[in-house]
Amino acid sequence: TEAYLYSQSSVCDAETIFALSSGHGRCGVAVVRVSGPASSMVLRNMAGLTQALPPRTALLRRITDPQSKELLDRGLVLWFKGPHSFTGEDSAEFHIHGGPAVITAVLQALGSLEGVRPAEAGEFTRRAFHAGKLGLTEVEGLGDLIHAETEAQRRQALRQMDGELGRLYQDWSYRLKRCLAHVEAFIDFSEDELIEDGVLNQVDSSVCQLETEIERHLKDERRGERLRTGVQVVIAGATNAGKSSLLNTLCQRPAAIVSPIAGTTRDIVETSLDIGGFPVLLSDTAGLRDSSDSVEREGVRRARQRVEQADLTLVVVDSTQLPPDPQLVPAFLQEHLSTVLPSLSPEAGMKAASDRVLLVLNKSDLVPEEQRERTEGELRESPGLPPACFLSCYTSTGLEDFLTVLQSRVKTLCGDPLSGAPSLTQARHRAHLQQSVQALNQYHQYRDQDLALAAEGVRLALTHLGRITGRVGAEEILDIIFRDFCIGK
Ligand SMILES: Nc1nc2c(ncn2[C@@H]2O[C@H](COP(=O)(O)OP(=O)(O)OP(=O)(O)O)[C@@H](O)[C@H]2O)c(=O)[nH]1
Repeated sequence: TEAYLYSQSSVCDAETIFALSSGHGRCGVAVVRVSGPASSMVLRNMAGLTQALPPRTALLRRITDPQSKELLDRGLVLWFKGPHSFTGEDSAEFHIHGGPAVITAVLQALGSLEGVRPAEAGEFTRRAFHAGKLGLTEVEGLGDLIHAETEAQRRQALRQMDGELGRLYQDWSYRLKRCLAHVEAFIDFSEDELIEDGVLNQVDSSVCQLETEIERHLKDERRGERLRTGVQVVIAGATNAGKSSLLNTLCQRPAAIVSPIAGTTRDIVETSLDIGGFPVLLSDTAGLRDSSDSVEREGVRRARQRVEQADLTLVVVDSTQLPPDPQLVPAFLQEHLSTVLPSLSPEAGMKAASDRVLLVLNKSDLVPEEQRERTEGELRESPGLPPACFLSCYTSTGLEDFLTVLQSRVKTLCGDPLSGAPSLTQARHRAHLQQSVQALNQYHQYRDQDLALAAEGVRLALTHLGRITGRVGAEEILDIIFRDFCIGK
């Protein structure tokens, strides 16, 4: 059945695999990993180790070609006796010099040994999973850790790899298994009066409690997923407001063309940034205006589409265009938002606008200081508007304050990877959890009519959870039946 799909097995591949585990390119030290039953033979043939090796101890050895006995390098070798290794199998590591010719020679020598072959992508981790060393969520955490580019991503990935998310899902699975065990026992044995009254009521409340917890976990506004993939921040606004200048200021290089000609940017220019440890995918878009030019019109269409999908939009306004009377500025900005980006205007949903928009009042170097200060005062008094920051991309005045606001917004969008319950990090998990909740609805729906169908709902919910963690086995359900009810005693 599907429940067995990912059940753990102690699959021990007969083949021994090897691969360069450190990155490619010239480096001081490269690590070549070997895993499988022939690992000790590899060490014997290539590092001359004939005696039983102390596991997990680095030994400096001459590394030689197994056939010609030619010296390939001098390096460290390590031995891991299964099951105390990453893959759970006998494994070895060669820490060699990182020159391309050394690496090639060692890999070729390994490939010449019988029963030893190059590993396929992810094969070491796959073996670790089959050996029960890692659950699926931990495998995913490991993948994320390898790809993490920012501090917050590293923290979230490490937490997941350490098994926190897996344990949360395992806990839900365990509780669901209990529910299922109790319902099934009720179906099978209630007529013989071996089951106490109230068992089903307990199941009802456990199922409700689980639903609440899963739904709370789902209602995270995609913070963990966003942290994993990067916050989508879009720069939008009228032509010539300084959008490309803002992109270049934020990424500290001339990524987008800046010119005094209105309508310079026509397509989307993307760059990725690390804002205070959080990953951001920043896009510059075409200036929003009506145009008879079909290419520019397409650019504007793409810009609007990007804004719709964005987590956060930086609406850039040329502050020389603001009304000189500071009192008129809030109304002007409100009007400006509803004309350039109707979907983000405060009327379209005040909460949505203030959460999803930051107003950047650019070219502040061209506005007299006194007028700027009075305008800032007015804006502080206008709670209906999204936060607004004066900035000059020319002089960088106001940049620090703007970055502080941006960073805090990005942080809110990603959540703190270290506090609270572990975050939902993958769309795959979300889909299974949603299906799990739906399946639990089936339990309530059939609870009073057809208990077998109700139990099926719980079983389905369990299968979906099992697909996240990769660990579902029907034997465990039987274990609970016997432990909790002592049937046949
Ligand atoms: N004085 C001043 N000029 C600026 C500032 N930022 C941008 N500019 C100028 O404003 C003009 C337009 O800048 P861009 O960054 O190309 O503006 P844009 O919004 O990307 O323009 P489009 O591509 O037409 O949509 C250029 O001449 C810039 O040099 C600023 O902070 N101060």
